[in-house]
Amino acid sequence: MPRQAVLIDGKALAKSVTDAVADVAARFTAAQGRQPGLAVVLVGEDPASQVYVRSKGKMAARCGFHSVTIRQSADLSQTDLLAVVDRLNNDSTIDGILVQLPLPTHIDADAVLSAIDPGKDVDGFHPINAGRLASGDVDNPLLPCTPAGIMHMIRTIHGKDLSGLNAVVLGRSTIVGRPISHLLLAANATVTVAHSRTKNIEALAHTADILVAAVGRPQMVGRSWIKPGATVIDVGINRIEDQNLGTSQLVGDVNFDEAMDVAGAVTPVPKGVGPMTIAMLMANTLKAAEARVKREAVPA
Ligand SMILES: Nc1nc(=O)c2c([nH]1)NC[C@@H]1CN(c3ccc(C(=O)N[C@@H](CCC(=O)O)C(=O)O)cc3)C=[N+]21
Repeated sequence: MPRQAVLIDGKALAKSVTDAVADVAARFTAAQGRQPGLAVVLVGEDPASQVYVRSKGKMAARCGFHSVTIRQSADLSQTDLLAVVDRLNNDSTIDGILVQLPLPTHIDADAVLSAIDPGKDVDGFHPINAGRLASGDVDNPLLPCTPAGIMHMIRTIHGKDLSGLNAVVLGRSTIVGRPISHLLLAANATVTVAHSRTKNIEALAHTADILVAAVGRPQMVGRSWIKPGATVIDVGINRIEDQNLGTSQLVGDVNFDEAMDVAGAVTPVPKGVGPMTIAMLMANTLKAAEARVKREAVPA
């Protein structure tokens, strides 16, 4: 029975999130006399990064945010980048700071991420926020946007409590694999994290009720990897060039057509996890703005 799976529409879900953010942001602006503010810092000219940075700016405007994009050349020194971060940390119009990754290799990304005020860390990559999440606290830290978006998508199928469900995460990166494993665990799933050194990864994937693919290998996850009825979350964004046509196409880490045949629910690429990531960045910026107002309130 082909194409039986439910399509999880990331674009539509992202719109419902950003509509709600825009609503609350309008009230924030009326009450505070200023908009929630997001700063995105882009070092260098990586074309994919340009696309993401542009869509972040567009979405921030749609949410009614004050939004600035700071573009720096690829040869910017680490000291100068730290100075940019420090200025944004102390800028009262800015609630959220995102330094686009990857950074040029002469810059120590960990040093830069650690320099961001944890309260303005809307990526959730600061060690304080990452550490709180790893300690099982999903309420206080700013949560990384892609994992937070994935949890929203999973909830549309399974609800909030994942008790009794096996989740397999393919990939152990600090931006997706690790944090999503903590969120799944906090939701009571039984979580296994697989990676490049895992033996028999295909058979392991096949045990998953919830399969999260975040490895960056185009269409690695095929039919034989997927348990019938499973929920398949495709985090991959791989641009494939067609030599003959001279065109390029976005594909995920999952073979979409095969997944649609066997899975219970599937996220597409594009219009899946990507738009949700941006929506959660907006939600984090609003959350950071509200928390900052509370922190800075002078007791009567
Ligand atoms: N500090 C930092 N934080 C990030 O969150 C971050 C980052 N660095 N570096 C790069 C990755 C990648 N990323 C994407 C966000 C949205 C889409 C997205 O919306 N993609 C569209 C397609 C866009 C296209 O055509 O390329 C979609 O999937 O439908 C993709 C990728 C955020 N990242």
